[in-house]
Amino acid sequence: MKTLTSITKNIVLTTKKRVGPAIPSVKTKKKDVVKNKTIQSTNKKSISIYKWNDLNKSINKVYRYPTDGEINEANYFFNSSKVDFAWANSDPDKLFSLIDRIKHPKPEVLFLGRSNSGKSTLLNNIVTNLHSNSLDRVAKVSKKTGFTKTLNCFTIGNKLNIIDTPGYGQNSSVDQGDLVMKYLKQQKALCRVFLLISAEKSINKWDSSMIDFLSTNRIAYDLVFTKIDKIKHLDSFKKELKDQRLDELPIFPRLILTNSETNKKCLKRYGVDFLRSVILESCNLSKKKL
Ligand SMILES: Nc1nc2c(ncn2[C@@H]2O[C@H](COP(=O)(O)OP(=O)(O)OP(=O)(O)O)[C@@H](O)[C@H]2O)c(=O)[nH]1
Ligand SMILES: [Mg+2]
Repeated sequence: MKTLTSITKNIVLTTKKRVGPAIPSVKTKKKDVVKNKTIQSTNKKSISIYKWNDLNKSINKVYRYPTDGEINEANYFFNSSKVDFAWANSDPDKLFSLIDRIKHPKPEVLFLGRSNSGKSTLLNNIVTNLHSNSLDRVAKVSKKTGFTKTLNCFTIGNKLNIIDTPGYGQNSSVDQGDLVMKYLKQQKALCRVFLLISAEKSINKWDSSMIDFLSTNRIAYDLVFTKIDKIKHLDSFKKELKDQRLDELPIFPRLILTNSETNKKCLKRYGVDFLRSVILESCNLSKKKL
């Protein structure tokens, strides 16, 4: 596997048809605790949640873990908040004139990542009540790589925005890439970017150049590993993480491990409460302000 430092830094971020931080493991209210002791997965051998929790703790040592109260607060907010579709846009001129007209913009976080890394699915998992039997499908999801074509903004509880973006890499376009880059540079209300990496695929040159872009432009970001249900061997995953030498990055991001509920085969969400809590913290929405 290539290390981040070994990958050239001046990769153009927008090409046609390219080929290709901290908190769970804390106790939550009994009703919010995932019932199964393993992450139900596409693998025959599931890795226990306790092992994932241990890994989460050990890779996020530089960050303070949220307290039970913070986790409960985040779960309460996302479980009870209404989700409103705010806008979808693929035209930078129209988008920025729309944004400029908003007098009091809401704090925002944005999901970024390669096509098919699970951005839209994770957004749905974040906004779906933990006690719900079915997933809210506010963002459209597909097996087809490069499915989301526009920037899509969702307002949660009238307090904060989550932006879903078109993926970069396979089946992406120059225009989509330009739009996302412009947005990242210009949106002042943007509080944090979550860069999604499919855990089974690990970081590639495009992710790496994106990390570079975020660092260079001083945009706060964390890395979110998705699809951990696809990991068969925890030790090899740990080794791969270590080999990436993420600790050599100028600012060490949180590494958030997640698993989304997608269908009947993959029923359990993991890391959602952690991510929810980081989203609230990033948007500076403390208890008093909610
Ligand atoms: N097993 C598993 N599959 C997942 C998970 N998250 C997403 N998927 C699947 O991955 C595929 C892509 O998911 P999307 O959410 O559409 O990915 P995306 O990043 O929004 O993709 P683009 O819109 O193309 O950029 C879908 O088939 C999802 O069901 C996960 O945690 N585990
Ligand atoms: Mg999508």
